[in-house]
Amino acid sequence: MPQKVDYLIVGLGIAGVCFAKQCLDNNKTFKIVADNKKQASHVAAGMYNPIILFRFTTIHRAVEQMDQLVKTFGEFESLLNQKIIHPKKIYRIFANQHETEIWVKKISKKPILQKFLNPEIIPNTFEGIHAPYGFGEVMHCGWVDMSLLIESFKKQFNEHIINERFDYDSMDTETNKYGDIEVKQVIFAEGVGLEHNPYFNYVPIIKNKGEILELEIDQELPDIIFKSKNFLMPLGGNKYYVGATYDVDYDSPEPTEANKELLLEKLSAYYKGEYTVVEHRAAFRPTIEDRRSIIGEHPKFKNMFLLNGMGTRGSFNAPSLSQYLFNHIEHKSEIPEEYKLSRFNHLLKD
Ligand SMILES: Cc1cc2nc3c(=O)[nH]c(=O)nc-3n(C[C@H](O)[C@H](O)[C@H](O)COP(=O)(O)OP(=O)(O)OC[C@H]3O[C@@H](n4cnc5c(N)ncnc54)[C@H](O)[C@@H]3O)c2cc1C
Repeated sequence: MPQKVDYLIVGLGIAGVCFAKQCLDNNKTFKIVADNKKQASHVAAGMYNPIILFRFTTIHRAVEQMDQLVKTFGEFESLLNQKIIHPKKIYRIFANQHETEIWVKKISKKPILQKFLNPEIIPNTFEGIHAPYGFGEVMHCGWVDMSLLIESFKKQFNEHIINERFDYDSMDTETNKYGDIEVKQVIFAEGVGLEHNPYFNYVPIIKNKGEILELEIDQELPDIIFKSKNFLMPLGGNKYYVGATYDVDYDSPEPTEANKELLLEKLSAYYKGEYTVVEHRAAFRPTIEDRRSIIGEHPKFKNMFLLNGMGTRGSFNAPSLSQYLFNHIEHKSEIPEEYKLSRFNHLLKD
Protein backbone atom coordinates (compact mmCIF):
# COMPACT_ATOMS: atom_id res chain seq x y z
CA MET A 1 0.00 0.00 0.00
CA PRO A 2 1.70 3.30 -1.05
CA GLN A 3 2.16 5.79 1.74
CA LYS A 4 1.19 9.45 1.69
CA VAL A 5 2.57 12.17 3.95
CA ASP A 6 2.18 15.93 4.26
CA TYR A 7 5.89 16.43 5.00
CA LEU A 8 9.09 14.58 4.27
CA ILE A 9 11.86 16.07 6.43
CA VAL A 10 15.45 15.42 5.38
CA GLY A 11 17.91 15.53 8.30
CA LEU A 12 17.35 14.99 12.00
CA GLY A 13 19.39 17.71 13.68
CA ILE A 14 17.90 20.48 15.79
CA ALA A 15 16.29 22.05 12.70
CA GLY A 16 14.62 18.82 11.55
CA VAL A 17 13.34 17.92 15.01
CA CYS A 18 11.86 21.41 15.53
CA PHE A 19 10.08 21.21 12.19
CA ALA A 20 8.74 17.75 13.12
CA LYS A 21 7.26 19.34 16.24
CA GLN A 22 5.37 21.82 14.07
CA CYS A 23 3.90 18.81 12.25
CA LEU A 24 2.93 17.08 15.50
CA ASP A 25 1.39 20.26 16.93
CA ASN A 26 -0.69 20.81 13.79
CA ASN A 27 -1.73 17.23 13.07
CA LYS A 28 0.29 16.93 9.87
CA THR A 29 1.62 13.57 8.79
CA PHE A 30 5.40 13.35 8.36
CA LYS A 31 8.39 11.12 7.81
CA ILE A 32 12.01 11.99 8.51
CA VAL A 33 14.88 10.68 6.39
CA ALA A 34 17.88 10.56 8.74
CA ASP A 35 21.36 9.30 8.00
CA ASN A 36 22.02 9.24 11.76
CA LYS A 37 25.40 10.93 11.47
CA LYS A 38 26.35 12.80 14.64
CA GLN A 39 26.80 16.27 13.20
CA ALA A 40 26.61 19.77 14.73
CA SER A 41 23.53 19.21 16.91
CA HIS A 42 25.19 16.25 18.64
CA VAL A 43 28.43 18.14 19.27
CA ALA A 44 27.11 21.59 20.24
CA ALA A 45 26.96 22.90 23.79
CA GLY A 46 23.41 24.06 23.00
CA MET A 47 23.91 27.26 24.96
CA TYR A 48 21.36 30.02 24.39
CA ASN A 49 21.94 33.61 25.21
CA PRO A 50 20.05 36.58 23.78
CA ILE A 51 23.03 38.93 24.07
CA ILE A 52 26.16 39.41 21.96
CA LEU A 53 28.59 39.52 24.83
CA PHE A 54 31.46 41.15 22.97
CA ARG A 55 29.32 44.19 22.21
CA PHE A 56 26.68 44.06 24.94
CA THR A 57 23.80 44.24 22.46
CA THR A 58 20.78 42.00 21.99
CA ILE A 59 20.74 39.62 19.07
CA HIS A 60 18.25 39.96 16.25
CA ARG A 61 14.61 39.30 17.34
CA ALA A 62 15.83 38.40 20.84
CA VAL A 63 12.56 38.64 22.75
CA GLU A 64 10.38 36.89 20.17
CA GLN A 65 12.83 34.06 19.56
CA MET A 66 13.54 33.59 23.24
CA ASP A 67 9.82 33.10 23.95
CA GLN A 68 9.60 30.54 21.15
CA LEU A 69 12.71 28.72 22.44
CA VAL A 70 11.37 28.38 25.99
CA LYS A 71 7.96 27.26 24.71
CA THR A 72 9.30 24.74 22.21
CA PHE A 73 11.86 23.01 24.41
CA GLY A 74 9.53 23.13 27.43
CA GLU A 75 6.90 21.29 25.37
CA PHE A 76 9.51 18.80 24.15
CA GLU A 77 10.27 18.03 27.82
CA SER A 78 6.63 17.07 28.44
CA LEU A 79 6.36 15.19 25.15
CA LEU A 80 9.52 13.13 25.67
CA ASN A 81 9.57 13.07 29.46
CA GLN A 82 13.22 14.18 29.51
CA LYS A 83 15.11 17.17 30.92
CA ILE A 84 15.92 19.09 27.73
CA ILE A 85 16.27 22.73 28.72
CA HIS A 86 18.61 23.86 31.51
CA PRO A 87 18.10 27.53 32.44
CA LYS A 88 21.28 29.09 33.84
CA LYS A 89 22.74 32.53 34.35
CA ILE A 90 25.82 33.61 32.46
CA TYR A 91 28.49 35.58 34.30
CA ARG A 92 30.43 37.61 31.76
CA ILE A 93 33.93 38.15 33.15
CA PHE A 94 35.05 41.76 32.67
CA ALA A 95 38.52 42.16 31.21
CA ASN A 96 39.08 45.67 32.63
CA GLN A 97 37.46 48.64 34.37
CA HIS A 98 36.46 50.22 31.05
CA GLU A 99 34.22 47.23 30.24
CA THR A 100 32.35 47.60 33.53
CA GLU A 101 31.66 51.25 32.67
CA ILE A 102 30.37 50.36 29.19
CA TRP A 103 28.14 47.69 30.73
CA VAL A 104 26.44 50.16 33.10
CA LYS A 105 26.17 52.87 30.44
CA LYS A 106 24.69 50.64 27.72
CA ILE A 107 22.11 49.10 30.05
CA SER A 108 20.95 52.51 31.27
CA LYS A 109 20.52 53.73 27.68
CA LYS A 110 18.82 50.68 26.13
CA PRO A 111 15.62 49.54 27.85
CA ILE A 112 15.61 46.18 25.98
CA LEU A 113 18.92 45.26 27.64
CA GLN A 114 17.32 45.70 31.07
CA LYS A 115 15.22 42.60 30.40
CA PHE A 116 18.34 40.46 30.11
CA LEU A 117 21.22 42.21 31.91
CA ASN A 118 21.68 43.12 35.56
CA PRO A 119 23.23 46.62 35.69
CA GLU A 120 25.03 45.88 38.97
CA ILE A 121 28.59 44.63 38.75
CA ILE A 122 28.83 41.33 40.65
CA PRO A 123 32.07 41.01 42.65
CA ASN A 124 34.00 37.77 42.39
CA THR A 125 33.76 35.58 45.49
CA PHE A 126 34.38 32.22 43.81
CA GLU A 127 37.42 30.16 44.62
CA GLY A 128 39.19 28.99 41.48
CA ILE A 129 37.81 31.78 39.29
CA HIS A 130 40.00 34.74 38.40
CA ALA A 131 37.84 37.82 37.76
CA PRO A 132 39.38 40.93 39.39
CA TYR A 133 36.88 43.30 37.71
CA GLY A 134 33.87 41.15 38.58
CA PHE A 135 31.02 39.89 36.43
CA GLY A 136 28.12 41.14 34.37
CA GLU A 137 25.08 38.97 35.00
CA VAL A 138 23.07 37.82 31.98
CA MET A 139 19.63 36.42 32.75
CA HIS A 140 17.27 34.15 30.76
CA CYS A 141 20.12 32.04 29.38
CA GLY A 142 20.93 28.35 29.62
CA TRP A 143 21.53 25.34 27.43
CA VAL A 144 19.46 22.88 25.47
CA ASP A 145 20.45 19.22 25.49
CA MET A 146 20.11 18.87 21.73
CA SER A 147 21.67 15.42 21.60
CA LEU A 148 19.32 13.98 24.25
CA LEU A 149 16.37 15.66 22.51
CA ILE A 150 17.17 14.13 19.12
CA GLU A 151 17.92 10.66 20.49
CA SER A 152 14.76 10.63 22.64
CA PHE A 153 12.67 11.89 19.73
CA LYS A 154 14.08 9.14 17.52
CA LYS A 155 13.11 6.47 20.05
CA GLN A 156 9.60 7.78 20.66
CA PHE A 157 8.74 8.50 17.02
CA ASN A 158 10.63 5.59 15.56
CA GLU A 159 7.86 4.74 13.10
CA HIS A 160 8.25 8.19 11.49
CA ILE A 161 11.97 7.73 10.78
CA ILE A 162 13.48 6.32 7.61
CA ASN A 163 17.03 5.43 8.57
CA GLU A 164 18.97 6.15 5.41
CA ARG A 165 20.80 8.86 3.55
CA PHE A 166 18.29 10.74 1.40
CA ASP A 167 18.68 9.50 -2.15
CA TYR A 168 18.14 12.51 -4.43
CA ASP A 169 17.69 10.19 -7.44
CA SER A 170 14.69 8.54 -5.75
CA MET A 171 12.84 11.86 -5.56
CA ASP A 172 10.52 12.25 -8.53
CA THR A 173 9.70 15.94 -8.81
CA GLU A 174 6.98 15.27 -11.41
CA THR A 175 4.91 12.86 -9.32
CA ASN A 176 6.11 14.19 -5.94
CA LYS A 177 7.15 10.75 -4.82
CA TYR A 178 10.15 9.65 -2.80
CA GLY A 179 10.39 5.96 -3.64
CA ASP A 180 6.80 4.86 -3.14
CA ILE A 181 5.96 7.59 -0.62
CA GLU A 182 3.70 10.31 -1.94
CA VAL A 183 4.91 13.59 -0.46
CA LYS A 184 3.17 16.96 -0.35
CA GLN A 185 6.20 18.94 0.77
CA VAL A 186 9.89 18.17 1.28
CA ILE A 187 11.80 20.10 3.97
CA PHE A 188 15.57 19.95 3.58
CA ALA A 189 17.17 20.43 7.02
CA GLU A 190 20.54 18.87 6.28
CA GLY A 191 22.93 21.26 8.01
CA VAL A 192 26.21 21.32 6.08
CA GLY A 193 24.94 18.31 4.09
CA LEU A 194 23.32 21.03 1.99
CA GLU A 195 26.47 21.16 -0.13
CA HIS A 196 25.49 17.77 -1.64
CA ASN A 197 21.89 18.76 -2.33
CA PRO A 198 21.44 19.15 -6.11
CA TYR A 199 18.41 21.44 -5.70
CA PHE A 200 19.81 23.91 -3.18
CA ASN A 201 23.59 23.71 -3.60
CA TYR A 202 23.62 27.23 -5.09
CA VAL A 203 23.08 28.63 -1.58
CA PRO A 204 26.42 29.96 -0.24
CA ILE A 205 26.88 27.86 2.86
CA ILE A 206 30.03 28.23 4.93
CA LYS A 207 31.19 25.26 6.98
CA ASN A 208 32.36 26.80 10.22
CA LYS A 209 34.32 24.16 12.12
CA GLY A 210 33.87 24.17 15.88
CA GLU A 211 35.64 22.21 18.59
CA ILE A 212 34.59 21.69 22.16
CA LEU A 213 36.02 19.94 25.24
CA GLU A 214 34.28 18.07 27.99
CA LEU A 215 36.04 18.35 31.34
CA GLU A 216 35.68 16.77 34.73
CA ILE A 217 36.24 19.21 37.57
CA ASP A 218 36.14 17.98 41.14
CA GLN A 219 36.29 21.41 42.73
CA GLU A 220 32.91 22.87 43.66
CA LEU A 221 31.90 25.68 41.29
CA PRO A 222 28.60 27.59 41.20
CA ASP A 223 25.87 26.45 38.80
CA ILE A 224 26.63 29.34 36.45
CA ILE A 225 28.07 29.61 32.93
CA PHE A 226 31.29 31.64 33.00
CA LYS A 227 32.06 33.55 29.82
CA SER A 228 35.33 35.19 28.97
CA LYS A 229 37.23 34.57 25.70
CA ASN A 230 35.50 31.18 25.82
CA PHE A 231 32.95 29.62 28.14
CA LEU A 232 32.88 27.11 30.97
CA MET A 233 29.42 25.57 31.21
CA PRO A 234 28.21 23.16 33.92
CA LEU A 235 26.48 20.02 32.59
CA GLY A 236 25.62 18.53 35.99
CA GLY A 237 27.70 16.46 38.40
CA ASN A 238 31.38 17.19 37.84
CA LYS A 239 31.04 17.57 34.03
CA TYR A 240 31.64 20.83 32.15
CA TYR A 241 31.93 22.00 28.56
CA VAL A 242 34.62 24.39 27.44
CA GLY A 243 33.98 25.93 24.04
CA ALA A 244 34.23 26.72 21.41
CA THR A 245 36.55 27.36 18.47
CA TYR A 246 35.55 28.91 15.14
CA ASP A 247 37.43 27.96 11.96
CA VAL A 248 36.53 28.49 8.34
CA ASP A 249 40.03 27.56 7.26
CA TYR A 250 40.95 24.03 8.42
CA ASP A 251 42.86 20.99 7.23
CA SER A 252 40.65 18.22 8.56
CA PRO A 253 37.20 17.66 10.07
CA GLU A 254 38.78 16.02 13.12
CA PRO A 255 39.52 17.66 16.48
CA THR A 256 43.09 19.01 16.58
CA GLU A 257 45.68 19.24 19.35
CA ALA A 258 46.26 22.90 18.46
CA ASN A 259 42.62 23.82 19.11
CA LYS A 260 42.57 21.82 22.32
CA GLU A 261 45.56 23.84 23.51
CA LEU A 262 43.87 27.06 22.43
CA LEU A 263 40.69 26.25 24.39
CA LEU A 264 42.68 25.33 27.49
CA GLU A 265 44.89 28.40 27.23
CA LYS A 266 41.82 30.67 27.14
CA LEU A 267 40.30 28.74 30.04
CA SER A 268 43.45 29.17 32.12
CA ALA A 269 42.98 32.95 32.05
CA TYR A 270 39.92 32.64 34.31
CA TYR A 271 39.81 29.13 35.76
CA LYS A 272 42.66 28.34 38.12
CA GLY A 273 41.70 24.88 39.41
CA GLU A 274 42.40 21.30 38.37
CA TYR A 275 40.55 19.41 35.62
CA THR A 276 40.68 16.34 33.39
CA VAL A 277 39.79 16.51 29.69
CA VAL A 278 37.45 13.56 29.02
CA GLU A 279 36.18 14.35 25.49
CA HIS A 280 37.20 16.48 22.53
CA ARG A 281 34.74 16.82 19.64
CA ALA A 282 34.46 18.70 16.38
CA ALA A 283 31.66 19.41 13.89
CA PHE A 284 30.65 21.96 11.27
CA ARG A 285 28.17 24.74 11.90
CA PRO A 286 25.97 25.44 8.87
CA THR A 287 26.47 29.17 8.39
CA ILE A 288 25.28 31.39 5.56
CA GLU A 289 27.51 34.03 4.02
CA ASP A 290 25.44 36.90 5.45
CA ARG A 291 25.12 35.13 8.85
CA ARG A 292 21.34 34.87 8.70
CA SER A 293 19.41 31.60 8.74
CA ILE A 294 17.68 30.68 5.52
CA ILE A 295 14.17 29.39 4.82
CA GLY A 296 11.84 29.29 1.86
CA GLU A 297 10.59 27.56 -1.23
CA HIS A 298 12.80 26.52 -4.12
CA PRO A 299 12.33 29.00 -6.99
CA LYS A 300 11.56 26.18 -9.46
CA PHE A 301 10.49 23.09 -7.48
CA LYS A 302 7.45 24.39 -5.71
CA ASN A 303 7.07 21.69 -3.06
CA MET A 304 10.69 21.79 -1.91
CA PHE A 305 11.73 23.96 1.01
CA LEU A 306 14.97 24.82 2.75
CA LEU A 307 15.47 25.11 6.53
CA ASN A 308 19.13 25.84 7.17
CA GLY A 309 21.82 28.29 8.29
CA MET A 310 21.29 27.80 12.04
CA GLY A 311 24.90 29.00 12.38
CA THR A 312 26.35 29.45 15.86
CA ARG A 313 22.91 29.56 17.48
CA GLY A 314 21.01 26.38 16.59
CA SER A 315 19.08 26.20 19.87
CA PHE A 316 17.98 29.81 19.45
CA ASN A 317 17.18 29.82 15.75
CA ALA A 318 15.63 26.41 15.08
CA PRO A 319 12.34 26.83 17.03
CA SER A 320 11.44 30.20 15.46
CA LEU A 321 12.68 29.45 11.95
CA SER A 322 10.72 26.18 11.88
CA GLN A 323 7.62 28.04 12.92
CA TYR A 324 8.08 30.82 10.33
CA LEU A 325 8.52 28.20 7.61
CA PHE A 326 5.57 26.07 8.70
CA ASN A 327 3.26 29.11 8.88
CA HIS A 328 4.46 30.27 5.51
CA ILE A 329 3.64 26.91 3.90
CA GLU A 330 0.34 26.30 5.68
CA HIS A 331 -1.00 29.84 6.17
CA LYS A 332 0.88 31.84 3.52
CA SER A 333 2.33 34.09 6.21
CA GLU A 334 5.22 36.25 5.08
CA ILE A 335 8.74 35.01 5.95
CA PRO A 336 10.74 37.80 7.63
CA GLU A 337 12.74 39.48 4.86
CA GLU A 338 16.18 38.76 6.32
CA TYR A 339 15.62 34.97 6.33
CA LYS A 340 14.18 34.60 2.84
CA LEU A 341 15.82 32.06 0.55
CA SER A 342 14.95 34.36 -2.35
CA ARG A 343 17.83 36.68 -1.37
CA PHE A 344 20.05 34.19 -3.23
CA ASN A 345 17.84 33.63 -6.31
CA HIS A 346 20.40 35.44 -8.46
CA LEU A 347 22.87 32.58 -7.80
CA LEU A 348 20.59 29.90 -9.25
CA LYS A 349 21.75 28.78 -12.68
CA ASP A 350 19.28 27.56 -15.34
C1 LIG B 1 31.55 22.95 18.60
C2 LIG B 1 30.19 23.53 18.38
C3 LIG B 1 29.58 24.21 19.42
C4 LIG B 1 28.32 24.77 19.23
N1 LIG B 1 27.73 25.38 20.30
C5 LIG B 1 26.47 25.85 20.18
C6 LIG B 1 25.82 26.40 21.30
O1 LIG B 1 26.37 26.48 22.39
N2 LIG B 1 24.55 26.85 21.12
C7 LIG B 1 23.90 26.75 19.93
O2 LIG B 1 22.73 27.15 19.85
N3 LIG B 1 24.50 26.23 18.83
C8 LIG B 1 25.77 25.79 18.94
N4 LIG B 1 26.40 25.26 17.85
C9 LIG B 1 25.72 25.36 16.54
C10 LIG B 1 24.68 24.26 16.35
O3 LIG B 1 25.30 23.04 16.55
C11 LIG B 1 24.10 24.32 14.93
O4 LIG B 1 23.58 25.59 14.66
C12 LIG B 1 22.95 23.32 14.78
O5 LIG B 1 23.20 22.13 15.44
C13 LIG B 1 22.66 23.03 13.31
O6 LIG B 1 21.56 22.17 13.28
P1 LIG B 1 21.01 21.55 11.94
O7 LIG B 1 19.87 20.68 12.31
O8 LIG B 1 20.77 22.64 10.94
O9 LIG B 1 22.22 20.70 11.34
P2 LIG B 1 22.89 19.33 11.89
O10 LIG B 1 22.97 19.28 13.34
O11 LIG B 1 24.15 19.18 11.10
O12 LIG B 1 21.85 18.23 11.45
C14 LIG B 1 21.62 17.86 10.12
C15 LIG B 1 21.38 16.37 10.08
O13 LIG B 1 21.01 16.01 8.75
C16 LIG B 1 21.73 14.87 8.35
N5 LIG B 1 21.79 14.83 6.88
C17 LIG B 1 22.48 15.65 6.05
N6 LIG B 1 22.30 15.29 4.77
C18 LIG B 1 21.46 14.22 4.80
C19 LIG B 1 20.90 13.40 3.80
N7 LIG B 1 21.15 13.59 2.50
N8 LIG B 1 20.09 12.37 4.17
C20 LIG B 1 19.80 12.15 5.48
N9 LIG B 1 20.30 12.91 6.48
C21 LIG B 1 21.13 13.94 6.15
C22 LIG B 1 23.09 15.08 9.02
O14 LIG B 1 23.84 13.89 9.10
C23 LIG B 1 22.64 15.57 10.40
O15 LIG B 1 22.33 14.49 11.24
C24 LIG B 1 27.65 24.67 17.98
C25 LIG B 1 28.26 23.98 16.95
C26 LIG B 1 29.51 23.40 17.14
C27 LIG B 1 30.15 22.63 16.02
